[in-house]
Amino acid sequence: MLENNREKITQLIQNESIYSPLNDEKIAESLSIYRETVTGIRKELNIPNSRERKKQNIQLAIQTIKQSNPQITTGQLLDKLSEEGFQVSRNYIADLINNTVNINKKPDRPQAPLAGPKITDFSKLTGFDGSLTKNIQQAKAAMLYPPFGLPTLIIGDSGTGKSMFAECMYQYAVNQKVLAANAPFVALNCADYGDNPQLLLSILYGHKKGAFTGADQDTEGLVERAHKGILFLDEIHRLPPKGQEILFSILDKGQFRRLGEGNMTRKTQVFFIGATTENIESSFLLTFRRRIPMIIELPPLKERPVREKAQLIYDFFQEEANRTKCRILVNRKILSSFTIKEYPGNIGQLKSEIQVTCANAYVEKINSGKNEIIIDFSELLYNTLFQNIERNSAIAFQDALFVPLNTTKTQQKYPIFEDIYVKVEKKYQELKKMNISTVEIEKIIWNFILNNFDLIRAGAEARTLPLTELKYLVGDSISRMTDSFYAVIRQQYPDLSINEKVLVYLAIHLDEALKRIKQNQEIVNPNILHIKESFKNEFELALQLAEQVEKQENIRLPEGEIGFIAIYIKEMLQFTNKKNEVEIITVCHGKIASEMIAIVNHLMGVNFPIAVDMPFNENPAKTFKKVVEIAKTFEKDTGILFFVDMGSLANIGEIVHNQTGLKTRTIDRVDIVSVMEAVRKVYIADDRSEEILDDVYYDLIHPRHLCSMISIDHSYKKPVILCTCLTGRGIALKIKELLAEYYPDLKTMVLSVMDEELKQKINIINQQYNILAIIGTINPRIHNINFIPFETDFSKDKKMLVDYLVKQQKGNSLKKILDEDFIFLHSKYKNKQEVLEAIGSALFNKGYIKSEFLQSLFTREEMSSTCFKNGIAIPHGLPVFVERSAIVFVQLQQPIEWDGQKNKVVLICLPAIKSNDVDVINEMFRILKDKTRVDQLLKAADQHAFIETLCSP
Ligand SMILES: Nc1ncnc2c1ncn2[C@@H]1O[C@H](COP(=O)(O)OP(=O)(O)OP(=O)(O)O)[C@@H](O)[C@H]1O
Repeated sequence: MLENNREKITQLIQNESIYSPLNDEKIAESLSIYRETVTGIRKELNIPNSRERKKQNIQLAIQTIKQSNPQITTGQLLDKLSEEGFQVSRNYIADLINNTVNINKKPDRPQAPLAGPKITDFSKLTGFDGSLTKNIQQAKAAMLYPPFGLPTLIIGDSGTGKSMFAECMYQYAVNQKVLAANAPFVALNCADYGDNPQLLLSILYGHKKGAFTGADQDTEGLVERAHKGILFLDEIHRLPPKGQEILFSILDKGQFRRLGEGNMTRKTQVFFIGATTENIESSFLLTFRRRIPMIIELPPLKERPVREKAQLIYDFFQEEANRTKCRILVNRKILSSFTIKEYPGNIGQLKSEIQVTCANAYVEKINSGKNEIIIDFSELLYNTLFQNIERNSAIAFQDALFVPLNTTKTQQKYPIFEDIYVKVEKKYQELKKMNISTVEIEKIIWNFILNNFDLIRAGAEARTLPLTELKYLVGDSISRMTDSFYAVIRQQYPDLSINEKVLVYLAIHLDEALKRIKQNQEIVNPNILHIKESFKNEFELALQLAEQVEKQENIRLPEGEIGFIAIYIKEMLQFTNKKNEVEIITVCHGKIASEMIAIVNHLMGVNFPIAVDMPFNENPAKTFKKVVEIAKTFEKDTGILFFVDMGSLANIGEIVHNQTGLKTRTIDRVDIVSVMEAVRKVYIADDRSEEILDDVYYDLIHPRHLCSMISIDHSYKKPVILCTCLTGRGIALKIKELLAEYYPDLKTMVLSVMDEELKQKINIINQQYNILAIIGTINPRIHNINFIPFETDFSKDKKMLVDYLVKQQKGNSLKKILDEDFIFLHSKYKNKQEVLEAIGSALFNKGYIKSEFLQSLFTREEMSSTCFKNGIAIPHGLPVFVERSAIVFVQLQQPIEWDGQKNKVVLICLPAIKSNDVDVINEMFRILKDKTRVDQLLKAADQHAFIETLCSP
């Protein structure tokens, strides 16, 4: 979920208006998450806050304006900026200019050279850490070989990236200081002069005046220009024998003669790189093969792993977005079709087809007047580009939006699934950073691996790929191997339905595994012993596949790897259609349903409960219609279990049943634990049972389960967790310690279950605190208090449950609404009118209220006094005119008269609260009634302290 939020936040920020960047609050609101989450993620990603981003945008605009008009005055600059759409004051601009280190001026002194390589070398090649690793090692060796490198021949089909590879070699040599920073890179394509070998030789080696007709002056050749640099000859097999001879003399002795020169020999020293599309065995290359020691063979596109293909496609679309400076939206079907199409012209052809596609869509963009290029699935595109390709047949992509960037290469990773290795490795590194013990890490990773397979099973990440197309993803050899392995399994388990989707994953995984083994990368599988014991049959099958791999590829798979294969096999064989037997739909007012289901999905690694949110002002009939439409998409024997929160929604099951004939059951209480319980029961239900829906339903409404339902205290008391064990001296202390680690600010208390006064003690604590839960070994069965059993550890789902309880505390909602920008301390307003106008415009300008709010505020003031006690006034307007809830506090330096009745006030509190946040008001009244607290508020040193005082328990 966090990863998801990161992406969403980055996208929102990338797409925000440069004139009014989104603040954290706005982002939080549009993603329905906490502002703190946004702030945390933003800081983690090193993204400045909205004010800073706006400042940077303005600085950039000033820079551009000043470039075309260096003498521009501040006033003119201000006009220009506001013409462009920036709303800023003259002072702000003046400040900005003063504080900006001469953006236009060149540095006075030459700058110290930056440490490390300035230009990227091989890392800009897609596949630098994958299919090109070996090639790159060869290239580095060739460039570093003393005294002046090894002559190198790059072989590969057209468009495999030979020229680009040669350029990277050059950059590498410069970075390594083998070549000077200004060393020449001289390239020539011999095929361009195929019809005129004489001309080719003269261009390459130069000629003496009169050497041939038309040679009217001495001319230097490219080999001289390439002195102390790189000479790159493309299509080298087109170099005529005479040319080859001269070239070898240069490579062997550094000597040559210009055409027509007698005895005089010239000297040049070049790094030589040749390239050719010819087959290495061809007779054209015979001489080169003998004389050129380093041969680098680039793989054709079809032999590259699918993730590299996908990355190339992403990069090329990104390049087009940068080039056209337009956002490009690409339909996922188009992305996947690009991945499975075969390209005889390799990367070059893929790139140019993407360019053509964008160019066509660009024309449409101009015609339609839209401001982004939309590349959608269309018959035309299919007929011209993807004629022989089955639609919908590739791995899962999401629609992608490419936003123009200034850089040439994007860091964006394509959002197809990642291999289990990559995931496990990432997780492993994450956990290591958290200083968790190895045993614990292994346990977590094991769970993580299993969850991952659950995801595959639930089909969260991939659509079915027909086996016939597997070869496009993993190449012929692995595809054939998987195919025959499939036949073996079929034979052994004729009655089982096999999940072919997992077979596809297995093939992709195998592809990745072989690649890793070839590159000597480690395979981490911590639970091999466990796998061998628990999945004996699967492990046997995995061994069979491993033997096949060894025979065919001559690679021995390590045991850890065979363990992974065993889990894939287990998943493949366990496949049933169980998940469609019962669907779970949660329908609630507001956004509760989607928030809750997001947590359930996250905790349980599933994706099948469906959330339907019902906005508070929506007519229930509309929601019913929505749900009926969803239900119509289910198979006819599916049962539906509804969880609803209140009111008319309780009839939803009946309505859906009447309109679709599907069997339904409705539980009219919804809480996260019951939904999780339902998910688990549906998941593990015996699919031969006809009555899964009823089994799950009655199990859930049975009183036995009621006690496990989660209870949330809606008061604002300080939260506490009670840690219990038999004596209060053993496990309870361990629980306390663990909690202190996870929640350093949370109060915990230790109690003994043997204590005869346990219940009374808990009662007393309950009056003073909000007991979030009792965690312990024995359930003391206290009515309305959650009990979380603790066995030997604090497992992931329990931790998440506590996280959830902590997050649900009411104190957080008040804190969420308060904003330091709306706390005005030591203000000098002289009368009520002034204060209300100032607060009103602050709220209005920031989009919290509609203008009618102000009217309702003043009308209310005329009706009767809004003076509260303790020198506080609480003016207020109508909630319907509130766009976003906020509370404004103004603390005055001097008391002012408020209502013509000689009531003086020194603190003004203006709630602008939407009707569904109304409980915040109750909390606010509770606080403002408390004289001691108000005194503390009046003494608060700054806005932060003010908020802390307000929210303290
Ligand atoms: N590994 C790579 N990563 C990213 N882009 C690549 C890669 N390889 C090639 N390209 C891009 O593909 C296009 C074709 O590459 P290049 O011209 O180097 O191929 P080539 O093998 O020299 O082709 P030809 O033999 O037809 O001259 C170029 O635009 C290049 O930028």
